[in-house]
Amino acid sequence: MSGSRIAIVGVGQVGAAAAYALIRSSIATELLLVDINVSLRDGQVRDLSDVAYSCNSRTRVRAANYHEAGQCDIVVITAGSRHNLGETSLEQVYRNISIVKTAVDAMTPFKSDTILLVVSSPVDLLTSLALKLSQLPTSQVLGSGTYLDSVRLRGILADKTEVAAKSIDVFVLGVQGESQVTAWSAATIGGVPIDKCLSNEKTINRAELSNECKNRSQTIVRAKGATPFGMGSIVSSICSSIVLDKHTVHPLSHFQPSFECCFSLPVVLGKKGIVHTVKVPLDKDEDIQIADSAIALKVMIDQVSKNW
Ligand SMILES: NC(=O)c1ccc[n+]([C@@H]2O[C@H](COP(=O)([O-])OP(=O)(O)OC[C@H]3O[C@@H](n4cnc5c(N)ncnc54)[C@H](O)[C@@H]3O)[C@@H](O)[C@H]2O)c1
Repeated sequence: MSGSRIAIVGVGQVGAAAAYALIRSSIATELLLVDINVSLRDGQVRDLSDVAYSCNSRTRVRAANYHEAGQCDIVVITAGSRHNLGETSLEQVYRNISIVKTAVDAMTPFKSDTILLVVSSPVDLLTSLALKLSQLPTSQVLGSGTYLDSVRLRGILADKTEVAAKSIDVFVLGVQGESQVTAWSAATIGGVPIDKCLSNEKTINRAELSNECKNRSQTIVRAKGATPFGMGSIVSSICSSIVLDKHTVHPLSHFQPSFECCFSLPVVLGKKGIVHTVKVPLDKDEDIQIADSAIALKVMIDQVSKNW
């Protein structure tokens, strides 16, 4: 797809890191940056343009408004707000709902084949909101979901087992955050179920690894305030699968008709968004945990959507 245009809405830490990774990969011809903080947006445009010049990227960076963003091939939403001292996490969730609603409303109507990628937290709730408000088909609205958690777990597992990460398949699925589920029953190394191929001395503690993966974002946020590079790299990888029509498989948040909300299961990703979903054979406990967290998410969506 030559001449692709990608917009990033919210160019704070994560949005800027995503822009940096996208420019380095040269997959778009134009990168449009949107932020309510206009002086920050313009500063990011200048700084990131220098990246494009220095690495001979074909991507050109410019400032844009919501309407221009809504006409791009891919729109990445990384707009959000920091946690204020003394505020509950629910108050912050409501603020992020209002931010994403403002942005999606202002970009609607989108170009009919735009792919909308939500990164802002809580990602499954906000992807569900964006799907409803954008009026785009379900195959074109995605959330970064548990993709970062999955590549992180694969990396940790690779270090522990001394196997290259690309020979390992393991997915973190479901509602991202506290209730996300590692699909250990479907995990493989070199195509062989993980239970069958690890020698005794390489046995792993599954609960410990899943927790380490889940808690790592918080550890990073406590140390440096955000997780820009990991998520920036994930955004670039998702956009590259779309623009280059790669048909690669990623765990991404998308609409699940039986639960009427969005959460992560693996999908085949291409130029039109979700090409199709991939059925993972989960065990009964994993299935139940995912269903329970999806039901809880739907209850929360119904509660907050009274104000949408
Ligand atoms: N899904 C994940 O796994 C994951 C990982 C990392 C970060 N996040 C989320 O991504 C979001 C961004 O994180 P960050 O660290 O970059 O935050 P940040 O505060 O550095 O940046 C947020 C940016 O959004 C802008 N913004 C606010 N309201 C806006 C609006 N209505 N329109 C356009 N721009 C607007 C702000 O001005 C700011 O520049 C947060 O919600 C964060 O929780 C999610």
